[in-house]
Amino acid sequence: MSIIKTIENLEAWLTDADHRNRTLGLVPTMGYLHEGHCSLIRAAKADNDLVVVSVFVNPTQFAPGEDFESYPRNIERDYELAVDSGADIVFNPEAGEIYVQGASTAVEVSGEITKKLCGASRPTHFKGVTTVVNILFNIVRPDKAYFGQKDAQQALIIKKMVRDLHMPVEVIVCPIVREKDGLAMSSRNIYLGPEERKQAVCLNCGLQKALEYLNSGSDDSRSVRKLIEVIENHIKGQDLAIIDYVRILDGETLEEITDIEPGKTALAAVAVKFGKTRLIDNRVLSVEVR
Ligand SMILES: Nc1ncnc2c1ncn2[C@@H]1O[C@H](COP(=O)(O)OP(=O)(O)OP(=O)(O)O)[C@@H](O)[C@H]1O
Ligand SMILES: CC(C)(CO)[C@@H](O)C(=O)[O-]
Ligand code: BAL
Repeated sequence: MSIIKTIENLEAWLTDADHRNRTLGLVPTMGYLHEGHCSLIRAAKADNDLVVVSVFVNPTQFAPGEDFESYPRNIERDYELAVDSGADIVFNPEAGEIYVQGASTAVEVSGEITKKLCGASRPTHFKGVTTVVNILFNIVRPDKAYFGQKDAQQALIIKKMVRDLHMPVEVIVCPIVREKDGLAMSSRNIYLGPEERKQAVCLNCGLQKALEYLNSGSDDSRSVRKLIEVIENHIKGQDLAIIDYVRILDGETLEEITDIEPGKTALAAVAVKFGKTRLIDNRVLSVEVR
């Protein structure tokens, strides 16, 4: 088994007598795999006969000045980790393989869902994501595709795209895998210096404090404004943390809400910069029924 680089070789593998008519799971990644990715691969292997892991640092989802060039890459290590976690193949194409010469077609989900949160900070990002995910779906034709809740907005957008376009694939969203101290695993965590790494737990701790406040029974415990203040105050306690956003929005549509309503879910989402490293994290908030 080896790393497949071309669509032609991937197609040959997919249509091989041993692989035809088997259920297929796809785990799209940008590589530099960690336990978060491995959990998606294991979930895919549990549900499907075959698992394809794609490793592709997609240029179209990075804006000029973002970290496309410096994004960490190590395909040999990725291959080992993917296979150990249950992948049958790793698809690692060059950009010219994914984007045909002269390509000028994009897939874009419009509306609030793509404009808020990371869509506000990175206005061209999600168009790049939905376009490449579409291309990967067309090439691999999976029955199921696996995404992480760490990128909660991305998961909601991809689900919406699949629903809106009647795409024949089931989107599965898997829980956030964290380091022992609670920091959400991310390939970008390696950019952090030692002091930044220590302080980076504030994303998770701030979100946890909001969840605790929500269920504290205080008069204003369901107020979005108050809960945002709880998160912001905690993050601001770290001198190296620069808040990009702290928002609490409707958990499905990402529309504005003022209170967490019983029976509904809200998404508390944060993006925080440490130097040039931008980290994201989130919590689904719902009121405990007592
Ligand atoms: N800690 C995690 N737990 C669960 N899933 C994760 C985690 N980190 C990433 N994923 C998921 O893995 C998939 C591939 O993500 P990606 O390769 O961008 O990794 P990443 O660690 O999120 O990198 P980045 O530094 O770009 O945020 C996405 O669906 C993402 O949500
Ligand atoms: C889904 C994805 C692989 C598309 O490039 C990327 O956005 C990611 O790794 O989350
Ligand atoms: N997982 C998110 C990919 C990105 O930041 O481009």
